[in-house]
Amino acid sequence: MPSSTYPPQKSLAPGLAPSSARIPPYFLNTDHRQRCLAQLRSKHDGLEKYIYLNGLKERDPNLFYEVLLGNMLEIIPILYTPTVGDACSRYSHIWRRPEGLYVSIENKGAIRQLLRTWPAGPASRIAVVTDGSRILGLGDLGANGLPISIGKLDLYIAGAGIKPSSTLPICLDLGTNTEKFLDDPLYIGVRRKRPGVEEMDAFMKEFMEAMKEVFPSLLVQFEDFSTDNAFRYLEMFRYQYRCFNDDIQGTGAVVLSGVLNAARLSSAASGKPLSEHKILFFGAGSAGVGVAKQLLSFFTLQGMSVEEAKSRIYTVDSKGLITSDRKGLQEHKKFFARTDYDGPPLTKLTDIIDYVKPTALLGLSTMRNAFTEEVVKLMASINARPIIFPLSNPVSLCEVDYHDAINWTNGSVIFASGSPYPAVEFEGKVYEPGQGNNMYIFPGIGMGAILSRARHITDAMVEQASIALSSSLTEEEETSDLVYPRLARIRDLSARIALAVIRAAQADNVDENSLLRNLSDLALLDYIKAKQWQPCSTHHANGSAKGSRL
Ligand SMILES: NC(=O)c1ccc[n+]([C@@H]2O[C@H](COP(=O)([O-])OP(=O)(O)OC[C@H]3O[C@@H](n4cnc5c(N)ncnc54)[C@H](O)[C@@H]3O)[C@@H](O)[C@H]2O)c1
Ligand SMILES: O=C(O)C[C@H](O)C(=O)O
Ligand SMILES: [Mg+2]
Repeated sequence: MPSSTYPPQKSLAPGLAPSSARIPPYFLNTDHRQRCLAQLRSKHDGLEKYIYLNGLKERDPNLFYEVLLGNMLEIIPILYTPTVGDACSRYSHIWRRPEGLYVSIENKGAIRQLLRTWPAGPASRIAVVTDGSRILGLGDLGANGLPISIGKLDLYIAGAGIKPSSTLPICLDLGTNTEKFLDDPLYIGVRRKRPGVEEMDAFMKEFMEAMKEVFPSLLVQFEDFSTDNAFRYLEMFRYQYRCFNDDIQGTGAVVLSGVLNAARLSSAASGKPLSEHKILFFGAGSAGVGVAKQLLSFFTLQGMSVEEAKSRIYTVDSKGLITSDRKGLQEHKKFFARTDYDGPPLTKLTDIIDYVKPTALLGLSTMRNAFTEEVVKLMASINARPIIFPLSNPVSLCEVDYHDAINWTNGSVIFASGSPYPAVEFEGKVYEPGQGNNMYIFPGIGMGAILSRARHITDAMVEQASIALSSSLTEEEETSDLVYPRLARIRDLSARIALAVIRAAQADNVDENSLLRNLSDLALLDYIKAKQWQPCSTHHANGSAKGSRL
């Protein structure tokens, strides 16, 4: 068949740069996104896929984000949990090229100058900052933590529509207490143990001051700091700078949202109102306590007293049920410590469940398979529809696998995990899990804070983000018993969450973009959506230019 008629030739226009001749003549007749997907799928190892995708992002960001946006369910688990956990663990070995900013303890005294080297300068809008001290549930990974900041920012870009050049991934390289990294000749971080409190505080204060000076419009998201420091720096900086902690506040908001929808399903079966639910937290770190605080705040908004709300919440750590008479209790565990139990220490989870009779069991413990068959069946014996959320990341640390939870409860479980699980078929019916991960929340909080130019991230902004997420299920999602919306809708969801966040910022008078106050909700939603950046790659037949915005 003569090439003039088939395939329809989209030849390069005359006058193109000589380098265009290196592009095969019929290349533009093909969809390069499909080629990239096929290349990705030809790799059978998660880490290889991760490396491939990050190489693609470096070569052609527009193409990379188009492929990501068109295939979220397939690609997010590679760029984010669970595979990003492997990428962090092995980062010193898989390192290819600079992908973010390292601020080292050795830069102390010169942090401003270092920050000024970031190419986007004051145009930067959102930084995700980790010190690598508690990456997912994998512990202290030191300077290997950068991929978690990169993965979160990929979700800001794909999920909220923030422009890639507005994002700034940062790893604070403060040393590591993990000996094997210090002994590894390829380790990319400073070879020292982590600093003590005084040295770290001085570093963090200089860092935050310098961030504000160099990037005046920036929102800082603290990520995966070890629990003590996560609480400490949130309290220290939250009213001084535009910042929030994803593991405490983002997780609190996403889990509250899922628990509200789960409680509705569970109550439909048991007849128990929300106020009679009892929540058992297995794990009382930054995530467990962050979620407990968010639930408490919601219960009080519903009219319960703080004491009443607190009485619905039980926390467990590695030593068992947390009671106030325990010696040497860490500061963040004190508030929810039980004062109404004075028997011998309860250490076995089944004994604790027997005593508490919870309607919901939330896992934020990093203990793989801690929700055994006995535990899950016990929950099912006291609840028509037990709420079981094993939220620890990555999958290798999840408290129970979805298919086990479905099998052991004959399908009655209401389930959400931190990392993704596939649907499960049980006795001829297909069950879909939820993913209770802060990725549903932080893109919308960030977008709302940036657009409203909020001075701080207030509690109400986080709470409204949670409520907006919980009320965004479609009819189809509700009838499918989902507790979280389908991830494919994340752009629309993030816009709706951003709207709620902006309204809360306005009500709290922390917004500096007063123009948004005059817009109706509908007009504000349109405004937010119009600000969402769209990738526009040109290397395929359907490439079309769209404006890039936020
Ligand atoms: N799904 C999400 O969106 C999300 C968000 C944040 C954190 N997480 C996950 O939550 C986990 C915990 O994070 P963190 O910052 O709170 O960490 P952390 O290390 O501070 O907290 C872990 C808690 O679990 C407790 N624990 C450990 N072993 C236990 C055992 N055998 N029995 C009972 N409790 C035990 C510890 O005492 C501690 O209270 C991590 O895996 C993290 O990835 C998930
Ligand atoms: O990173 C995630 O997947 C969620 C959360 O922030 C975590 O630390 O586990
Ligand atoms: Mg985290």
